[in-house]
Amino acid sequence: MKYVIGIDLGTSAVKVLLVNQQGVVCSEVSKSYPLIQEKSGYSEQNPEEWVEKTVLALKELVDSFKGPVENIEGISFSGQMHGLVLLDENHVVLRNAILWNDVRTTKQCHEIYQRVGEKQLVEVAKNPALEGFTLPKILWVKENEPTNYEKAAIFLLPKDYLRFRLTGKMHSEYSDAAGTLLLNVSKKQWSSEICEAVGVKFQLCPPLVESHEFVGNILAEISEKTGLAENTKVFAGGADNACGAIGSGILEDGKTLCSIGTSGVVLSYEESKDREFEGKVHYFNHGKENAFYTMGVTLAAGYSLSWFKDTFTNNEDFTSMLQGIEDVPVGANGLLFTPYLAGERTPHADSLIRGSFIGMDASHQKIDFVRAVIEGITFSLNQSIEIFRKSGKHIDTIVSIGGGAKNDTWLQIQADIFNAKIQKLSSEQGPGIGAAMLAAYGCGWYSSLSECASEFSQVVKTYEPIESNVEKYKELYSLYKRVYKQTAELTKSLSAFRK
Ligand SMILES: Nc1ncnc2c1ncn2[C@@H]1O[C@H](COP(=O)(O)OP(=O)(O)O)[C@@H](O)[C@H]1O
Ligand SMILES: O=C(CO)[C@@H](O)[C@H](O)COP(=O)(O)O
Repeated sequence: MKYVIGIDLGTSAVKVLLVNQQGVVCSEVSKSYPLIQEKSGYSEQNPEEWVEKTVLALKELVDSFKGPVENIEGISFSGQMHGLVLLDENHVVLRNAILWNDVRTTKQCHEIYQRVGEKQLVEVAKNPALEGFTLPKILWVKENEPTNYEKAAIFLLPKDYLRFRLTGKMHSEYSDAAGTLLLNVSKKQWSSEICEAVGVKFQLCPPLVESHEFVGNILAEISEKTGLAENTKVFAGGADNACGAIGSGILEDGKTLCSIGTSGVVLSYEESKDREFEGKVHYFNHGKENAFYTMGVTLAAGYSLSWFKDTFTNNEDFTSMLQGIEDVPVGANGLLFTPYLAGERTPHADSLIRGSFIGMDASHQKIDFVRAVIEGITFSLNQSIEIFRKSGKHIDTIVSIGGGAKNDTWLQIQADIFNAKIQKLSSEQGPGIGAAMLAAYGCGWYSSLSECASEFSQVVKTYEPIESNVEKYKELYSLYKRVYKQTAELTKSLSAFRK
């Protein structure tokens, strides 16, 4: 039996999956790392930690593997998107990576609009200038850390840096490059026009390949540290949301995905590169060749729940903290939560908005707050679904993945708030499975990603919307939507008091 490894470089942890030729996850290892948050709105990680934790995870996986290690034929990657890793001419990292959920770059976003023009930007890069994307981060470094910018010879995205450290080869691929704002999304080329307009050195952009493309073998040093065979083939991989889509079989029109990791996304497959969403949702290249996807993003989805856990419980784990949420009625006994802990992207591109609990009552207990957080995250994701439905998409079934898909009650809440059937897969690790599928397809095990998906991606349970809950949630959702407007000015005024 042959195997492949999918490495998902997430925001909370790296997750490494060993998958066999029948698509069965034979083992998985996860190693977490922290966010570095020096100031409100800042979010960084040390790239060295990604490499160390991945090597440790691979070693653990290989140590427990019973069989000839040469049978592990290929590896591929899925990674948190948009993060900026700047390297000097000797390929040494110049500063911590600035991550997708870092919103310090509002000024740079305005500059991009001024210099490129909003219409031109959306025409070429297909997306608006959002704080989380890579280009505003490069401009922030240029303005605030000119020495680092001067020394910079190339930039890489998080999983591309990890792959470089495992292979010694430097590439980007289209699905992640699309999240930089520097890619001409339909032409699949770095945009020299955008680089010129904003004054970014074009040579900073790495060579581009397809997600399933073979890029090299692992380095001897990595083979020694992990126990993997030196001839293990490495394939480029994709952005975590593109890989989540591949791993969930979102490979044709009409398919929709909800992924609740640190962020939360609602994603829809697009065959065409010419649909008009006026920048309301993200429009990126898929990990499937010449396909696209659109998506709405809640910045602090799973992060809101982990923030609540870390702040208000005594080292509880998610399973025990969520115990009993099924007994709290719809609406958390009159408590509403908005998940704007780090600003928001969809539908309110606003880096200054912050979250709130509305309706706190002396009778509320911790479990009401937990349910309110989960409902608030799901209402926020429903705003992306609403945009898609208004654009004419028919959404009656949604595949749900990510850490949030581990909890049955939350999956039922998704069915009730989205008013759609929710499908749970055999593994909630969609991005890691997608990465493994890119390796399997790259190794030539299947003639297409769709053929591979029919083997690797199995629906194990479907949650049907419960009519009486759907009605109650419709009412609560319209209240939820009013909270943004009513708190935007207030929370903005508080920004002067933040760290
Ligand atoms: N047992 C659980 N039940 C519900 N949600 C969970 C559970 N375990 C983790 N989560 C949620 O999943 C999130 C992590 O999801 P994951 O997909 O691993 O994220 P990432 O890819 O960003 O590292 C956590 O922040 C938490 O909100
Ligand atoms: O910024 C985005 C998408 O545009 C995020 O979805 C990141 O890609 C991080 O993903 P997770 O770690 O939450 O999976």
